[in-house]
Amino acid sequence: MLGSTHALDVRGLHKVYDGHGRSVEAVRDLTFGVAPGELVCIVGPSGAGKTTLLKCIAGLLPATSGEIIVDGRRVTEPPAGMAVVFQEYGRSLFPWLTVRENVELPLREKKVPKGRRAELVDEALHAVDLDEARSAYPWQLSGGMQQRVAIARAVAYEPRIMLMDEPFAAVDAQTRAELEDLVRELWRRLRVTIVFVTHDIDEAVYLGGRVLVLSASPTVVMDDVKVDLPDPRDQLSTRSSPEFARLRGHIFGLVQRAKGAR
Ligand SMILES: Nc1ncnc2c1ncn2[C@@H]1O[C@H](COP(=O)(O)OP(=O)(O)OP(=O)(O)O)[C@@H](O)[C@H]1O
Repeated sequence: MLGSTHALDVRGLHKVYDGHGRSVEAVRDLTFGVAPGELVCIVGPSGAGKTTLLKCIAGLLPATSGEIIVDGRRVTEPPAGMAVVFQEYGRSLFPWLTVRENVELPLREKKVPKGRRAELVDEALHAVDLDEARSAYPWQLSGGMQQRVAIARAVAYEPRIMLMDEPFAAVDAQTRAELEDLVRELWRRLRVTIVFVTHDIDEAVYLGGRVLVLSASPTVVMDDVKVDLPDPRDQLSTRSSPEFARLRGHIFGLVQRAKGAR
């Protein structure tokens, strides 16, 4: 175990993609920590390396240099207590498995006993309001419902840390607002640490307790913005508060500067 009070530590992360005679420095030098139970959003211009960062944290991609520590252990493979939700719910769910089977699959791999598996699946589907859809196949559901299945699958796994990579980019605005509130509610209830990547500055401010703003590639942390908006948050009153407007203005300015510097 490496000494840290953080659930996640990214230390001097540097990532260069090499291949086909081409070398791309995606991440120059990222250092930040996330405390247990924090909900941290990450924004930055397109191509800033947000997905690269999440893949390194998830142990799916090796760092060129620097290190990532999750729960006191250096990441060299996918960490045990981690779940990931990607944007492409269509591709992350298995079409030949029912909703219930999709949610259950990682629990089988985790060797959770059958009775407990059924409990966890039921609880997770209930939490995302999909009790009725348990026997359906993913392709029979709307995009928003499929993304709720992906969230249920992550939640059922009882992760200590959840990574979310633009999970709502492909759903309509109304569904997106509902899913944002669902994530806040699950986060408050389960006390899970969440790292949430989004293009959407308003979404980052609405969801996060902190927003990390990344520069354009090669990437560094431009700013680490504390979001002191009261809890519980509400789509109408929170988003129309002066503090919300101030934060989004500040972060918008930073992202514009990052784009300009590219
Ligand atoms: N497999 C790869 N091989 C080579 N270069 C890559 C690879 N994956 C990403 N890159 C490059 O690394 C940089 C960062 O990409 P990444 O997808 O991490 O950014 P992002 O911030 O998630 O982008 P977006 O916001 O558009 O989704 C980009 O310049 C991209 O072209």
